[in-house]
Amino acid sequence: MELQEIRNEIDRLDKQIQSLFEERMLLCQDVARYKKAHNMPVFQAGREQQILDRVEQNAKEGLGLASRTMFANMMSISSQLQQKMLVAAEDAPNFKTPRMKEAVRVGCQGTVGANSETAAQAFFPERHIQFYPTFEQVFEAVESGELEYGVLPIYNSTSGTVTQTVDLMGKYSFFITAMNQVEVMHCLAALPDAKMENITEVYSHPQALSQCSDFLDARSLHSHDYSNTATAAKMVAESGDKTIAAICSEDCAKHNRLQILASRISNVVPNFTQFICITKDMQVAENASVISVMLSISNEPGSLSRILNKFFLYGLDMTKIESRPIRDGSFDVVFHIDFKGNLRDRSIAAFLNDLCKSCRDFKLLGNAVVMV
Ligand SMILES: O=C(O)C(=O)C[C@]1(C(=O)O)C=C[C@@H](O)C=C1
Repeated sequence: MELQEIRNEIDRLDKQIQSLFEERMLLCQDVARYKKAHNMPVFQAGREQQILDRVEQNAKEGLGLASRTMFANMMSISSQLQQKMLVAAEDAPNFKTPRMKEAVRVGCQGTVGANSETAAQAFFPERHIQFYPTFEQVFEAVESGELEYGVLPIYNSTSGTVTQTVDLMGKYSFFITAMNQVEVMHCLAALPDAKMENITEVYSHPQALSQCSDFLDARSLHSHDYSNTATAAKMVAESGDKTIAAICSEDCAKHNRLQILASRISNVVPNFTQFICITKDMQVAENASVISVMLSISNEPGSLSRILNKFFLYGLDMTKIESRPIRDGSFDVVFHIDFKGNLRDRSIAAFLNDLCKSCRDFKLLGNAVVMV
């Protein structure tokens, strides 16, 4: 057969497939009406399994998996249409809005001069910021209600995810209401009479050390982890030791009366850190635009592709996907995903309803307003 003849044949079959597909989708809408009347969930794992097994069994040789995949996708599409139908009939979701302007008990990790303080001041201008020694204590303070809002770093444009924050997200109950970003301008700071050639040891937060690794390696400086940039600067200021230096912001160096031996020493300039503002209960601003979720899926072929396909089916713009170890000794991971949207939007509600059913574990982390 000539190519054109084969293509004509494909076109003829496509017409039939499209018409059958649309007929099937109309039936699925009838199913959705039935489910609504009988208060049944859209997703029916048993029924899907039955269809997929049958399709694979009946397939021509070598086409079992291909047929199974096509039907799995078709059922994802039908679930999406049903979800949208059901949610469209419901009242628009109602949420509390954030009250950041009136908040008094706000806090972050670190001390005066830390980048977290700059971020917290940007969220809460002229408010007293309460400091905590660790990220975990900030989560604890928000969960217990000691803080109305807590501010934590989450992502750096040079070194990526702040894993200490992200790895605590499964453990605490909180909701991300806002995000902002701070330009991190690292400098090398030492005692006023110290000399660059005598410096051998450098102290800072591990994230800051990794962001300045080129500078440190080129000068064979030994790096030492410290709880944060501001406490490292304070320790250098109080040490009396002219062979040590800290990596911190220029403001922090000045605050501790340190001498700046080198400015803007990050591997990549400019260098930004993104911060999140968390609260205990669900608060969604009218203009919140980034939704964050955390989920795990079963370890079987196609499970991740099914999740990703849902974003495509609902027309959603995924802005971040990252995996982190579950940390139970296995090699299983949890996915952190950000996408654009507002929880008040009914199609987002439909999407989340649909998405969580396909996950082993699912947690909605927040819906943030992006403040720049
Ligand atoms: O049979 C149902 O309950 C349907 O909603 C139809 C259908 C399908 O497309 O075949 C869709 C979603 C369910 O998870 C199972 C099957």
